Amino acid sequence: MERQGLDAKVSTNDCKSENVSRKRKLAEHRKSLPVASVESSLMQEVLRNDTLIIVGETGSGKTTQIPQFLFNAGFCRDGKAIGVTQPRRVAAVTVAKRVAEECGVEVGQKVGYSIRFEDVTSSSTRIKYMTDGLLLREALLDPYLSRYSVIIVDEAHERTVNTDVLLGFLKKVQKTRSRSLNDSFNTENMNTNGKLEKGNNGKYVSSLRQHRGRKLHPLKLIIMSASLDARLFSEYFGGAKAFRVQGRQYPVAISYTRKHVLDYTEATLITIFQIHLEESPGDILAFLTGQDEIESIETLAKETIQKLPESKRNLVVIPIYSALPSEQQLRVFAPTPPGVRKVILATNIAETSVTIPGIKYVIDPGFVKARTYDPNKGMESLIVFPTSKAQALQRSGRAGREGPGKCFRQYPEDMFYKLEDSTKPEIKRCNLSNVILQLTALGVDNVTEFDFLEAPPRQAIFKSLEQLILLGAITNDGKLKLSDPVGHQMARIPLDPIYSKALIVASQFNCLEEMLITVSMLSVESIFYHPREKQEEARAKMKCFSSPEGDHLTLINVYRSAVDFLNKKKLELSKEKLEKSLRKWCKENFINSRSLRHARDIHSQIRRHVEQMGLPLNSCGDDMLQFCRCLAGSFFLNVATKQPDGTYRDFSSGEVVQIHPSSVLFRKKPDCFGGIQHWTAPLQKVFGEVISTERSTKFLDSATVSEGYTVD
Ligand SMILES: Nc1ncnc2c1ncn2[C@@H]1O[C@H](COP(=O)(O)OP(=O)(O)OP(=O)(O)O)[C@@H](O)[C@H]1O
Repeated sequence: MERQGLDAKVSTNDCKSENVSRKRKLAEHRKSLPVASVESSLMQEVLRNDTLIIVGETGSGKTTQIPQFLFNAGFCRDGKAIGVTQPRRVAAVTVAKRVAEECGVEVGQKVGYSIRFEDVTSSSTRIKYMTDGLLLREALLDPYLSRYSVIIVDEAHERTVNTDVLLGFLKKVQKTRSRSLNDSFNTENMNTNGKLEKGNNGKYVSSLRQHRGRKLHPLKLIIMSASLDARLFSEYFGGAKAFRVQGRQYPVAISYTRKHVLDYTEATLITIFQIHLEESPGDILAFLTGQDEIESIETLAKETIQKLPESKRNLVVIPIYSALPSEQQLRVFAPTPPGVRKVILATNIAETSVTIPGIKYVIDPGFVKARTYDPNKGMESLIVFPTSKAQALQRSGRAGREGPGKCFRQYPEDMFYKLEDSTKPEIKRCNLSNVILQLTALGVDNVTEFDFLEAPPRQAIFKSLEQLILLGAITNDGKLKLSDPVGHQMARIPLDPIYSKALIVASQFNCLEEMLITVSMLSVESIFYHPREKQEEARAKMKCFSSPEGDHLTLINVYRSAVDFLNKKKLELSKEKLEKSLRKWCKENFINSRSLRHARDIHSQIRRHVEQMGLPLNSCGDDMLQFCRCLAGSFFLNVATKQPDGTYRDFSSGEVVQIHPSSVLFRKKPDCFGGIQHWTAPLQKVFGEVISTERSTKFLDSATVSEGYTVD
């Protein structure tokens, strides 16, 4: 006993001294970062300027250190907080964890993070990392962002649609908050849309109780990146000052190919093994364009590893892309055992802000998959483009964070100089329905006049307004309906407006449970997989789930079969074994287990959300006609009808469309079908019933939508 006690004491002491030395190392590391040497001049500039643009090399310490400097400079007095936005969830989570560790606190206390469906903050949180989309949602409840003294918009060069909208919104909030200093009346009497409201007694009343009797402090805004066009941002913010942080921590040697490579995936695979066999220890980060590419390189790399001599098989392959559940994404950050090298195959999810410990080598093939939108067809697609110079710089910046690094660009040097300087803003190439709904809910009455950093194409704005009017979210003059809460509810559900509307409609059609499953399954990539060598077998299995009522019910059948399977096995297996046996079940049924897992994840998150909103969680049971009615009422924007010549035409645009070969309706050729992406349901049974009533009038209205707005 005594001996054990002694051992325990020794190991507690070991732990303590390990902690002390870790703390000392972190403190030394922080001091060595380039931003550390400019802390006081930087804080002076923040005090002097309401808006500041900070440009500094990747890894110089902007994201992790500047919020801590602001905290120490007193910006969190009076319970105020510093908000730091990131374009990506994974960055918000990992950076918050790192900063919490540097501050010596548990994440969720002084330092926390908030991302869609996950809030790790508390009343004591003073430095809050979050996605830019999340801050926009927060603004729906607190339109002046009154709890923040400073907002940092990080990685602004990425120009995601949320970053651009956020910048415009913050500019507005800044003006209002500065004005409110001289005019407390404003803050006392505004409703959540920022409008003055009169109460029953004719006096102005406030629905923003948190502001009663308080003046709002001016909002400090900091915009940061290693690679942004400072002039553009400065002009937008009325000549805002740009502050440059000089120097980088470690060098990154860049190399190019001598000739153009014909197949960048093959070149990436070869480079991975060249590094593994010839270069000194250190992990590898290779950028690819999407899940399919990553999965095929993962398979090839694993096969190649097996062919290496045993002493060289110490290479593990780990994928990361946005469709992976978050805990699987975080696997890339776990350290590898000594003597093992890891290679991470990533999409641009790992391109900015993140530090993946151990990464010494980066492979950059120079391509990225990005959204494009055709407002005429109302269709969004993902296309592979060459990266911009800014992206190339960010990618190389993932190395050189813990020591000198190397970046292998898979194209010749002259190509680099031909790349665009920066990435085309997402707002110019995406469907804007979500953005417009958010802005309208934030009290922007005319989005065509909103002060965007760079305005999106007018045609895209009109198309999205049309969609929102048809969905019943806004009135014909582009305002949220006062008489009907649907627009407000849609803005609160963190999904594409078509899906949010589908959930609201479903609660009225008594089939919210079914629609929750449908929307979750539609939100993930490829549920079924058909390996080339087992096409027939896979097709036969798929038939077991197929519903004559279309793909949506087929997806529901898959989901429910998986849940039944789990329920049956739940009592006999541990959680870990249960997941393993579900993976086996998926394999036997040719179902993509990762996608199914992701769908389950989304399902439980959205379920919680609609519960909080008070929507009744009802089910239509076996009444599938009821569910099909609901599908027609939800996805009526994407309906196609059969023409006398056997082709299909989209009901609203008149475009010729086809049923996707993977659809269960491909051979059935119904008279009318509708759906989202390539998932379709036959709607002839219910189409007339639902659409011909309220909806058809709205279709007529849509022709006049754009006339309600002034066009230059
Ligand atoms: N999770 C982490 N694990 C280990 N080291 C980290 C981690 N996060 C940050 N660091 C260290 O802190 C340094 C500064 O990181 P930080 O993210 O603040 O830089 P940055 O200037 O914001 O970079 P970028 O422009 O690439 O986002 C990194 O170079 C790295 O050495």
